[in-house]
Formats: sequence, C-alpha cells, structure tokens
Amino acid sequence: MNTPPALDRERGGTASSGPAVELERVDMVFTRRGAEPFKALTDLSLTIEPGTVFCLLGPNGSGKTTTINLLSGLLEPTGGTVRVLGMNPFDQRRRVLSRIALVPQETALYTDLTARENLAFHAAYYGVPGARARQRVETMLELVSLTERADHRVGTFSGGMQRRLALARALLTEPDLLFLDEPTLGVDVQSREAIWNRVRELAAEGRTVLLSTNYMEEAEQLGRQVCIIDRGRRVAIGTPRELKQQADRRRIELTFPSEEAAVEAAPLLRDGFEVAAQDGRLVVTMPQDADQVAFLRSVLDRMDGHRGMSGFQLREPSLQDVFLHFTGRDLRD
Ligand SMILES: Nc1ncnc2c1ncn2[C@@H]1O[C@H](COP(=O)(O)OP(=O)(O)OP(=O)(O)O)[C@@H](O)[C@H]1O
Repeated sequence: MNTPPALDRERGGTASSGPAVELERVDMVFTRRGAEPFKALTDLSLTIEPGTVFCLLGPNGSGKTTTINLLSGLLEPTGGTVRVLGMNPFDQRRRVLSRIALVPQETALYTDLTARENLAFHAAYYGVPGARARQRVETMLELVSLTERADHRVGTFSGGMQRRLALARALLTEPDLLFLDEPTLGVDVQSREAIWNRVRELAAEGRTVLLSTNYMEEAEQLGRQVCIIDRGRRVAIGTPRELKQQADRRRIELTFPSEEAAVEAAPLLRDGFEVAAQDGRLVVTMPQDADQVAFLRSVLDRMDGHRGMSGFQLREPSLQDVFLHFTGRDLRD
C-alpha cells in the first residue's frame, strides 16, 4: 500500500442497503512454479448482513486468512465473485480500503514507538486531521484500556496488549466494516474479554465485523452467524443455535459422587442407550428424534433404585459437536 486511501466517505459512497459482504461460489487456487496447484477455497458462498458479527470458524489451514485476503482485495479469486460494501475489492481496492479496516494475525506495530506514537502515526498516514486525530487517539487508547501504558514502547507489551493496540489502530479511522483475523489467538483472558466487549460494541454501533477464529467459544459468544469451514469448503452456516440443532448431540449427564460409582452404574444403561462414563458422570446421548421428556423419563427409570446417582443435567450440543457432526473430526485434531 503506497498511498493511503482517502477518508472521504461521500466519494466512497455505495449502495449501503445491501449486504456488507457477499461471496458467491468462490474458488481460490494458488499456483507456484514447480508445485502442484493448491485449492485453498472451493465453492465458498456466504453473505454478511450489515451491523452484525459474523464468525468464520475453522481449524488451522482451513482457508480463513485466504478469505479475509480476498475480501481486503489482497487476492483475486480464481473463480466466483466477491463483493464488499457493494464493490469488487480487487478492482476497487482504494475505495474499499477507505471503508474497511483489517487486523491481521501479524499486528505489524512499530515496536520501537510508544502506543500513542503508533496510533498518531497511523492517523496521520490515513489523513485524519490533527485535532480530530489527537482526540481519536486518546479515545481509542481509553477504549482498549491502554491509556496508562500509552507512552511505553510497544516492544515491552504482552501479546494481548499488542492485539488490543492493533484493534485500536484499526478503529481510528471509524471503518464501516472490520476484518479481524484470529484476534484473540494466544492472548491473556483479560485482553480476550476486552476484545470481545469491543467487538460487541462495534456491532451495537451498526458496524459489521468479520472475525476468523478457531475457538468455538469465541464463535458462540460473538457470532450472530457462524460459518464453519474445513479444507476450504463451507460445511455449515447459521446462528450458533441453528447449528447446534443440526448437530443432534443432545445429551443427558447423570452425576455421581465418584468415578467408581459412575462406572458401577453404567451397565444399567448399556442395553438400548448410547452411554459413556466420564469423570464421575454418565453421558447418555439422545437419539435424533427422541422426545426429550420421554427420553429423560426412560433414563431415570433405568436408574431407579441406584443409590449413587446425585443429579442430572440436560446438555445442548456445543459447536465442537457441530464440527464433529459435519466433518467427522474434532476441530482440534
Ligand atoms: N500464497 C499461497 N500459496 C500457496 N498456498 C497458500 C498460500 N496462502 C495460503 N496457502 C495455503 O492455503 C491453505 C489455507 O491457508 P489460510 O492461511 O487461509 O488458512 P487459515 O484457516 O487462516 O489457517 P491459520 O489458522 O493457520 O492461519 C493452507 O494450506 C495454506 O498453506
């Protein structure tokens, strides 16, 4: 990027009533001399509505960064169409860049400069006028709780603090659309909470956020919509709730005072139930179309008279179960 994109919203105006992002049947094949072509994305379609948080959930190497690079105009798809705020990001890169912000995995901060200097430099580069820039820098430092460390060199910051500063930098220019590539990878719990809260606020302000992650909890906490990708293909898309309904892994957990008590009770359910003993619990998986109440009753009937059982809980499927359901593998494999 040699010339900063102008921050002229009027000039960059587009039909803002449509989706913030649209990918339609996108393929991305990388070719390198002497190597077999590699298909990083296959037939990927998704739509992101404005003012929402959209999570792209997938394991390492599934194509999340490639997708973000296509949306930022850094790559041109080898098939299909990509539209960002109604524009083609590869052909209209300057206009798209004036409306979006990208927080890549590598934060690319100036480690010899202080936090405040990093932000001031970025604001100047993007042409934010002086007085406005000074005010925005202070507001952003405050927002990511780095005011007290504002005059410390960034090289002395933890990974989580650097991530927070990178997010603050991205927000200086008040983008309509943010791409966050695994924003909490390896960060401490406080920074993670701060980043999550900020992402929620961004959507509440009407901005659109695309966040890539391989943490299911993050997708569940933040995503209005979640798209699960695996090996460059979309395997499922929907709200966390819709995805979990499809996963069909509702379970009843029976609790026991000890591992031995659980193991001892397990034979009562062996016949006709899918049951596993885990850390002082028996986990009984419900068949797809089972009526919840009738199923619970039949499990408890079987356990009737078993003195050791201390309680039970109904467990909804997790996004981990969803991934397993659609791919046959664990997300962490
Ligand atoms: N320029 C490139 N040339 C060749 N292959 C590439 C290129 N960029 C990415 N890939 C390959 O495409 C696949 C998807 O990579 P990508 O970085 O998009 O995955 P990711 O889901 O973001 O993973 P991670 O969480 O590890 O960043 C990987 O197998 C990667 O090696």
